Amino acid sequence: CPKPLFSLNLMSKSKCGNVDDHTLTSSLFDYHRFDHQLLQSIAYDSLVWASLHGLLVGHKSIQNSGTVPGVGLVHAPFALLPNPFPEIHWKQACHLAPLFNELVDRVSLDGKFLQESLSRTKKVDEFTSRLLDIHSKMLEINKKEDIRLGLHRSDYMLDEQTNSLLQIELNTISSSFAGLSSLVSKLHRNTLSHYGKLLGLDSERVPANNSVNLFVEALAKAWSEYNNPRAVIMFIVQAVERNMYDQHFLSVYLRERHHITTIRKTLAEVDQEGELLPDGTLAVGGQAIAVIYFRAGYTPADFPSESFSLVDLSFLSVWIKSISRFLENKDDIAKLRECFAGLWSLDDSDIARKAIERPELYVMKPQREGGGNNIYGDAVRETLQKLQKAGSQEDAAYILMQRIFPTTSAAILMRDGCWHKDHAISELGIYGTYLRNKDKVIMNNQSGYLMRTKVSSSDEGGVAAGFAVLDSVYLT
Ligand SMILES: Nc1ncnc2c1ncn2[C@@H]1O[C@H](COP(=O)(O)OP(=O)(O)O)[C@@H](O)[C@H]1O
Ligand SMILES: N[C@H](CCC(=O)N[C@@H](CS)C(=O)NCCC(=O)O)C(=O)O
Ligand SMILES: [Mg+2]
Repeated sequence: CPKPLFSLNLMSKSKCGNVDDHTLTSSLFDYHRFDHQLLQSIAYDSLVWASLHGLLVGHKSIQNSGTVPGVGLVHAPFALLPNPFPEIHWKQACHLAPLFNELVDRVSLDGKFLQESLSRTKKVDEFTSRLLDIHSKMLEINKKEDIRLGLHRSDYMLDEQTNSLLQIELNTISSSFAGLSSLVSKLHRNTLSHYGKLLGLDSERVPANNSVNLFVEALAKAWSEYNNPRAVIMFIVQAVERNMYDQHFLSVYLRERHHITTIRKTLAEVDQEGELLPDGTLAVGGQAIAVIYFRAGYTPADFPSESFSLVDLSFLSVWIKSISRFLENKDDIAKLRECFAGLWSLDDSDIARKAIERPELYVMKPQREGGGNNIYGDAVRETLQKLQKAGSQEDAAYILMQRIFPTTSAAILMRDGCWHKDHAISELGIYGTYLRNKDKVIMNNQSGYLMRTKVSSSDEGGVAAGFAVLDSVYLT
């Protein structure tokens, strides 16, 4: 850190420099203007709060920090103060959650639509192809899951030029940070309850974030629908998981509040220990499985072999980016369409030409999740020209998306105990929980939020990927 952090008991406003009301209001969210000592004090108190409340991850430089709980802990990267976000767009994003939940369920039920929509991609993307093969095997044996649980997160950026809320992607598998994001909102409300007067900010403008509790309730409800008290909830996880505490909040609350046992297995372990019983149910290591909660399985590295028809993959395929329109209710479609950014497949030669001319206005996306997969700027032009020269079907492995340019804000980012003033842009994720048993929709809710903030110069995003920090929202 530039200077060692220390705790400072600020009583009088004068130490922080008087700012007249007009300046304060107009630059309320220019967090860089605050007095250095005040920021030091807030940073110190925030680090203490994060440590005491479990806003933690395993540190990448410490061995075992992703396998042994309690080893190599460091606070999760977070923004010191909440990101200003217009209330009108906040409400719009929250309202869209149940609509997207419904959309995902309908698309995932239409096997023919999924197979047809991805038939070109299937030819050139090995991972998508294998998922679709497993999916078509399930269709052949007519394997249906009566009880279907969706734990989604729809991510948005607010495009500055058009002032419109545009969807970045819809995550239908491994939507992470429901655990930690609740804590960041609590941290910011706590910070503003102590320092709000000095900062001119009101803690009540940070929406309470119930994501961890609502994910726990959805998982517990799905377990009870399965109606076998001896059955467990299986978390499918990666062998090394530095974000394990985000997952442990869910499993510990399931045990403490609902007396539900959870087990953690990698797909390789399921491959070894899994057994599909004659009645179509699954046992792993001899334990009956009621609910499978994927916190892995979104990337090829997670699949050690082919034998994964054990689990319902139809939801998996829905997270593939090029599928995003599928409802009959006109009003709902209009609301969904309103948040769609430009999205094109590459066989549209006109858009390929435009993107070669102005690559900075586009993002090129493969059918992958987990961060670090997108193509930006000149690399978009180079990749498109290479694909055109090859003249193969390769282009079906990608989609082109309109690049969104959010307003930058003067943020303060906390990482490894240090704070940095940066100009940043943010991405709002809204969680959705959806539970259905046969034709009965038991739950379809907006379930909290995740705000992520990254330096505006960074193309990629992602907290686990190391680009973004966890943030919350200050409604303006
Ligand atoms: N259309 C876009 N405009 C601007 N930034 C984008 C766009 N699409 C993605 N990004 C940036 O790239 C990051 C990763 O893209 P995303 O589609 O969310 O892939 P992933 O599934 O790997 O998270 C996002 O968090 C965001 O920071
Ligand atoms: N380590 C795995 C990470 C799982 C993961 O990457 N999930 C994607 C959606 S697929 C996601 O939600 N990305 C946003 C969080 C970020 O910014 O890092 C876990 O935590 O279970
Ligand atoms: Mg993403």
